[in-house]
Amino acid sequence: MSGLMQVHGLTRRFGGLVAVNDVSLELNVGEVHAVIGTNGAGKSTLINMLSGEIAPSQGRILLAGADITQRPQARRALDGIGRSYQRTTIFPEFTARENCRLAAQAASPRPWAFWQTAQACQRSGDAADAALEATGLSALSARVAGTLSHGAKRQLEVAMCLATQPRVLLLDEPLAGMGAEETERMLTLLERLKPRHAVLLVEHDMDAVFRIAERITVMVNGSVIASGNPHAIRHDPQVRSAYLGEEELA
Ligand SMILES: Nc1ncnc2c1ncn2[C@@H]1O[C@H](COP(=O)(O)OP(=O)(O)OP(=O)(O)O)[C@@H](O)[C@H]1O
Repeated sequence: MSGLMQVHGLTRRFGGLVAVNDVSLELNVGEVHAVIGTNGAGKSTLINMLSGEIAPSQGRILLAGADITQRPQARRALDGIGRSYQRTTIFPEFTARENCRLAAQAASPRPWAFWQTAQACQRSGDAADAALEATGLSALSARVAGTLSHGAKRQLEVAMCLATQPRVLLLDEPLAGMGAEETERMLTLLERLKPRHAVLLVEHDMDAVFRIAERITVMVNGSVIASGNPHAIRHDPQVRSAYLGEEELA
């Protein structure tokens, strides 16, 4: 395997429950790798292990060939792993730009070095502006985040993630609760981000997944039952019977 991020035999137990069981996958720059599965399949637990929020019980995570399994979350953010959450993590009373700037600052090597203000401020401000530009939110940068539409808030989540200048994007259900138009906007954004990022996408919207992903991994009860390109997954008999409704794939 030669992906930017490689995951080997990742397992996480919660007491007697094996939430993630011996999962291996890789993320490549230029690709969206979608992870799908029913509720409780282990998708969020997998993302949490990749971002460093929870430790694996077993297995290894490599980033550009370096073993980062033991690195804490803050260090992984510095190493270029960014993530968005199912629940929103926006500060609603701050502007869109302030939210991005704070995200950039939090991911900088010395966020506590407030005496280095001027230079650090300039850097995080530039990163915020670039992230807002990339997500098409520049026109809304001065808006108080709490007043944005649901779709714009989810885009802002991605912008906050981009402000940390990641190489790997871990996106947990970025399309949740979105209408058709907002979904289209987000998919266009993901297409734009693809060439320079390795993207892991956990998403329940199957139409979106099959449209945007180069590779799809299907999890059931913590284990991978299939992994391949959308065509292979669509026609995999085990996937059809275990997870996806026949009519959904027709
Ligand atoms: N901190 C925890 N302690 C105990 N069990 C947990 C914990 N986190 C997750 N689980 C369990 O691990 C399993 C996998 O959960 P996880 O949230 O990763 O699934 P998921 O695929 O993301 O589900 P969903 O699509 O509903 O978000 C579930 O049975 C869940 O109850």
